Amino acid sequence: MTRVVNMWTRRLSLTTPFVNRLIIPGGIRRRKQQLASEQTRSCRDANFVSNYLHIDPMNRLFHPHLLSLSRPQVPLRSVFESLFARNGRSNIRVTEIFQNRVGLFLSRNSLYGFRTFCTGQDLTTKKCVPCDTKDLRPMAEDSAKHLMPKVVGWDLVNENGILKLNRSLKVKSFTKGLELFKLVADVAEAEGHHPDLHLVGWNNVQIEICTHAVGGLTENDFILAAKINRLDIHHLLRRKISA
Ligand SMILES: C[C@H](O)[C@H](O)[C@H]1CNC2=NC(N)=NC(=O)C2=N1
Repeated sequence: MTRVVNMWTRRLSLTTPFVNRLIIPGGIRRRKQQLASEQTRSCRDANFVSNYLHIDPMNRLFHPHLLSLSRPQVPLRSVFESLFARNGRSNIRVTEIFQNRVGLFLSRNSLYGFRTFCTGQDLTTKKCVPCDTKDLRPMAEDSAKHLMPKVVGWDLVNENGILKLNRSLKVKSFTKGLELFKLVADVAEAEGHHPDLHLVGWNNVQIEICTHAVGGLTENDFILAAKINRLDIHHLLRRKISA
């Protein structure tokens, strides 16, 4: 197993902020047909594998001694072996994880660390993580832009260097605005992640989301926005006046 892991880690290369090529021997084609059903698991594994991996951005290759779990500090080899062991699969499994449309990006705001997001997975099926997680980092703007299609109706804004998600809604009345706040508050409390809510000029609701703990956007913010989008609030909104 160690031989397999060594061979595999030697071949991994990060040629651009996105892992764009993984050379893996063996019959990945054979596994392709199972990929969709494992998509969620792959994403969860991917989040596990790379949410806590640190890589020296100067060194473009994954080297076991450079990659370590932030908590507890264990080398890459143990990560892949635990993945293999848990999944009881060959080294192909980890390839699928990375090939399963998982975007890897180095956050510009952090010297080390990077986040994954499973672009193939519906954000409403995910759960926000506690914002006091030690190595939570704000994502880079291009990564935020990559996720915007998954939160229709929201705008990406940059307020004094802090990226935020913003949504504006016109409600029927001041009290309908407060009803909307309550519905949003229930989602936020369930996620442990909270938006900034504004009700101005009696019927203009503005919802702003960012991760205050890191001063920027994390996947939590997109999960919260996607779950707010799922709320049935049509009865609270003012009808658009057709031009
Ligand atoms: C521990 C818990 O995750 C923190 O207190 C949460 C609460 N809700 C939050 N919401 C937002 N938007 N940002 C935060 O940093 C944050 N921190």
